Amino acid sequence: MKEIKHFINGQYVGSASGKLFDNVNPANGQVIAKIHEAGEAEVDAAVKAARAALKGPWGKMSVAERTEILHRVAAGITARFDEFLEAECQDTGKPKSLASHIDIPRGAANFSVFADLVKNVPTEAFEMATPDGSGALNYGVRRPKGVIGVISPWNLPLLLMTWKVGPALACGNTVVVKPSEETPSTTALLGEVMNAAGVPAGVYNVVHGFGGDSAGAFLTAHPDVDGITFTGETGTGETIMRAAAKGVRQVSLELGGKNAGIVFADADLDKAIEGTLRSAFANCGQVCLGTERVYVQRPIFDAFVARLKAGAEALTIGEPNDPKANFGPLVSHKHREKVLSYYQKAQDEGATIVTGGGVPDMPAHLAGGAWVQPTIWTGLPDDSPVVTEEIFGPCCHIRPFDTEEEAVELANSLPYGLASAIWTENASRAHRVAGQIEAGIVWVNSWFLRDLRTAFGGAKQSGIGREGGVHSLEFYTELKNVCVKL
Ligand SMILES: NC(=O)C1=CN([C@@H]2O[C@H](COP(=O)(O)OP(=O)(O)OC[C@H]3O[C@@H](n4cnc5c(N)ncnc54)[C@H](O)[C@@H]3O)[C@@H](O)[C@H]2O)C=CC1
Ligand SMILES: O=C(O)/C=C/C=C(\O)C(=O)O
Repeated sequence: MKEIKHFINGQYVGSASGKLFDNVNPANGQVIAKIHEAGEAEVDAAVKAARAALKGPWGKMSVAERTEILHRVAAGITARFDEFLEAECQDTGKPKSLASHIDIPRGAANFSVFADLVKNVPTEAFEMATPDGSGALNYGVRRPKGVIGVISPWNLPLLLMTWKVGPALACGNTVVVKPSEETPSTTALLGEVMNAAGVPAGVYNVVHGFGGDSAGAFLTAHPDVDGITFTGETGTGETIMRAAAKGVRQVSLELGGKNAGIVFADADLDKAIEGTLRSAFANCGQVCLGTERVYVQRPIFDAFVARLKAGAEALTIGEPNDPKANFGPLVSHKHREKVLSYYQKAQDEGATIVTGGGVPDMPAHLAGGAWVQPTIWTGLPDDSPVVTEEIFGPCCHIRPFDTEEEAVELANSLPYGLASAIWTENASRAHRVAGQIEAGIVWVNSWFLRDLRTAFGGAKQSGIGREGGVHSLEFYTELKNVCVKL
């Protein structure tokens, strides 16, 4: 059986302990590979390799040389598009139609966009007066932060890992990545692309394993890691913050959400239905930006619910290679247990199950997969856990509202603040409401429309810091002020 090894100092290496765990295809439950689990020794070797590369060839390269190499990495992903696609879809079960449009192209773009960006970002300069009249000049220079620990999740594995690695390397850092234990393959494959592109050994390192008491915890606790960037659950973010406090290391955290969609009676209903269908069900609902709470103005409530139900029931459930499929399985049976526990809770609390609420009948060869039905509820109280907690599954609760003020209050009522989508044809209302929503990202008449130059991150318990465009540079570099007395 195929083995997935760590990538340390430009080479694939196994664990000294010999510990392996299963990589499972969630579409059929079959084990597709054995993954090496890193111990402290492998994590330490990876961090040492990253430090040496920082002091060595990577640290000495000009920005032009570095960014040229990163463009070759982007081209390398594109050249091996089908291999990345296959690996991503086997790990996650997601439809190829989705991954070929989102995950893999973004994996390449995350390198090329930041390679271009770092060449064009100026720093500040201030002239100042001095008592002797000669003056002084201050100017900023950016330097790499150092060795960056990257902890990435399983929902958009290549996209979210490279969203961190791309800017980190463009800024001159070196990285040690710990991908999710559920989805190691594309992170592993990227090592081959790095070598072929001429990235010096030790710049990009990968260690596999779990979170607590495993590779994730060893990496975040390692004293020679200078900064940690993480996407995942809010509780894990808190644990990582605590680990980073030792040694006062900076963190960038993109955490959970329980995002609200607000549909006003004046919305273009076709657009609102299409967007809400995507935001609730794309990637089987496993997108941190997804809409799990939908607030619909009363005059169009019944029509909206009926049309969203029809849209959900028209989704085609199937395995990644099925060209008609636009709805795959959840990432794992463990995650399915969590999602189904909320389906049960909704039923126990007396929700109206508009559609779904269970497990679909699948053909025999897919019966071992982590399938669930797209699900819509109405009628739950605002304090139900189904309405207040991140489920991260293909489901949403729809509730009516009457006034703009009420919609804003409902949207802001939770400790999360990642993203929101507002649907209205009234431009004044769109700006007014967008300004009041407590979230890092607000879409108007759209969802998941991404310009990589923009700030991306969460408010409240949905994260700390922003990445994207120049904001990534804020995290991945140290801005130093040089003050020259003239
Ligand atoms: N993009 C997002 O916002 C994501 C949110 N989630 C949410 O989190 C829930 C649980 O999923 P998990 O995979 O368990 O998410 P998680 O947040 O525990 O895992 C994400 C990453 O963090 C690592 N990790 C976990 N504990 C760690 C620790 N103590 N130190 C260092 N690294 C650690 C994991 O190995 C993985 O690489 C999901 O049901 C979903 O609600 C999960 C994945 C992505
Ligand atoms: O477009 C992006 O950079 C990120 C999208 C999605 C997530 O961050 C997520 O689902 O975690």
